[in-house]
Formats: sequence, C-alpha cells, structure tokens
Amino acid sequence: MTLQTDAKPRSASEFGADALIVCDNVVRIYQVEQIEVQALQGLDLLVDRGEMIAIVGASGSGKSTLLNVLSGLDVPTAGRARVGDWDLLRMSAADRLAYRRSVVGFIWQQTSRNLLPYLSAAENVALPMSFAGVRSRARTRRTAELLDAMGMGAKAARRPGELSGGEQQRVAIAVSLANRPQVLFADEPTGELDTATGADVFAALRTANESFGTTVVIVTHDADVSGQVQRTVAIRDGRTSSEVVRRTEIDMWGDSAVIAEEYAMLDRAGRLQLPAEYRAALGLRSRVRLDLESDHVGVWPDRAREPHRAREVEPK
Ligand SMILES: Nc1ncnc2c1ncn2[C@@H]1O[C@H](COP(=O)(O)OP(=O)(O)OP(=O)(O)O)[C@@H](O)[C@H]1O
Repeated sequence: MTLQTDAKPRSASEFGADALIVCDNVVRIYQVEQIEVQALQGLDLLVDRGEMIAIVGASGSGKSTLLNVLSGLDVPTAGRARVGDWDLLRMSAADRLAYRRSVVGFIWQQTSRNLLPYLSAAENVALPMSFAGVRSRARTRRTAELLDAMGMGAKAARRPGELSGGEQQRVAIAVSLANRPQVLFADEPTGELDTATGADVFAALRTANESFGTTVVIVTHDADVSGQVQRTVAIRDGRTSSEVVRRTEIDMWGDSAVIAEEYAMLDRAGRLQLPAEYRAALGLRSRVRLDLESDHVGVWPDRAREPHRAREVEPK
C-alpha cells in the first residue's frame, strides 16, 4: 500500500513534519488542446490535526483544484502533497479508494450530490460503514450517534427529498463522518442555503470538529463562515497569498474580543508577495530596499528610480 513512501520516519526538519496536511510546492497543470492551464502554481499549505480552517479566493484561483487533490480525486503534476501518512502523488487506484473511503470525508455544495435519494437519512449514514465491513449493531449505534449529534435524530427515517437543504447538508456531514475520517473537506457547504440555515450547517461542521475531533477544511465565499474559523487561507493565482488568524483576547474586565490579524505568506525560499495596494501606494516596483530592524523588516522604494535621483546618477 501507499503509505508514506519509504519506511524512513519523517525527519523533524522536513517541511510540515508535524502537520496533518502538507502541500509543498504543489503544481497542477491542465492541458487543454495545445494550451497549458496552471491551476496550482507552487502552492504551500500546512494544516494541523484538529484545526478548522477556511480557504477563500476569487473564481479560478485554484480552490476546487486544491480540494480535488486533497480529497484524492485528482493528482498533482509536481510537488509534494500528504495527508497523514498518505502520499497523494504515489497512491495506486486501490489506495485511492481506501483513502477516499476511510481517511477523508467530502461535502459538496449541491445538496443533492451528497446523498442517495432513495435511501433514508439513516440508511445513507449506514452505507459507507457497510462498504467498510462494519457490523450491523455497531453500524446502527454509530448512525444514531451521528444523526443525534447533527440534530437529525428525529428525522432519521426521512428520505432526502423530505428534508430541507440545510437538513440534507447536516445528514451529509453525518454520512461523511461515518467511517471516522481524519479530515472533512467541504466545498461551499452553505452556498445554496439562506443565512440562518447556513449557520446551522456551519454549527454542524463545528460539532464534527469539536466533538468528533475531525480536522475540517472549508472552501467558502461566505464571509460569515470564514469569519468564524481560527484561520482563513486566501489563494490567489494558484498559490496561498495571505492568512487571517483569529484569536480571542480577554481584557482586564473579563470581556472577550476576537482579534483578527492578516499575515502575508513567506515561502521556503523566503519569497514574499506584497499586496497590490501596498505596491501601488508607495510605487514599489521591480527593486526595493530592505532594512533589518530589531523586530521587523522595512521595505523601501528604490530611490534611484525616482525621477530627480535618476537624473543625478544618469551617465553623461
Ligand atoms: N479540468 C480542467 N481542465 C482545464 N482547466 C481547468 C480544469 N479545472 C480547472 N481548470 C482551470 O484551473 C484554474 C483553477 O480552477 P479552479 O476550479 O480550481 O478554481 P476555483 O478557485 O475553484 O474557482 P471557482 O470559485 O469558480 O470554483 C482555472 O483557470 C480553471 O479554468
């Protein structure tokens, strides 16, 4: 089987050695007739076990491609991608099936795509356990536990067509958790829902994370969702471009406030992308001057390029 390549243990210095999900310089190129489309252009991403994160980005930035790679549906062209001990570039077809069946769970935006319409909610949840050979009594017990946790215990006998969109998504989350996956990937899980129903589905994802210990990765355009997770990773042009990290601070009067800080991503070669608005505001172009201070690095425009300076240094 697949599991991490060579029998060597991961060295502590390896990029993301302790992370559950590691994308290291991942490239995915699609060939459409004679044209190459670079959907992922050297993407780096680390996700720790137990995290719940959101991935955001404009249309075409590579979010779906990344989810397809991480969920084992697609294979990167180059780079390194690992989830737990599974090397996503070297899996055989049989490994891929086992990986998709028991290591990862998936929630699609289209509610109808997550459930079989002719089975009840309980039968939908039990099905992946049947495929995995879980015995009948254990299956029944876990099905009830999951549907209760998702607030769907009372509607276990209903078919998807007899449930609202939000209820279907909550059953879908129960289905995805059936075989105790390490990670749950959700692609716009609240995209088809109104705000209140979306909040219920987000609460169910939080239950999956907090009560079942599942790491949750959500691709979303929904600012409400991305504002409620500890970390939001932004993707631009097939790379991670920035992260917003949120933490709760309690002041001396005991009042808590969520502090959100935005970070730019520094890749392993030390490269950093400055936001376009910063570059425009200071006229930063091809060359900048760096100053190392005791607690930060200053980035300054290239003075030699300013018109009056340029004249001073122009050769006669
Ligand atoms: N199967 C494919 N064949 C060719 N090009 C593709 C394929 N899938 C995606 N692409 C291209 O790769 C780039 C990234 O697409 P991707 O679907 O990952 O973006 P996205 O961020 O998920 O967008 P959206 O938010 O619209 O779903 C786009 O330029 C897209 O046209």
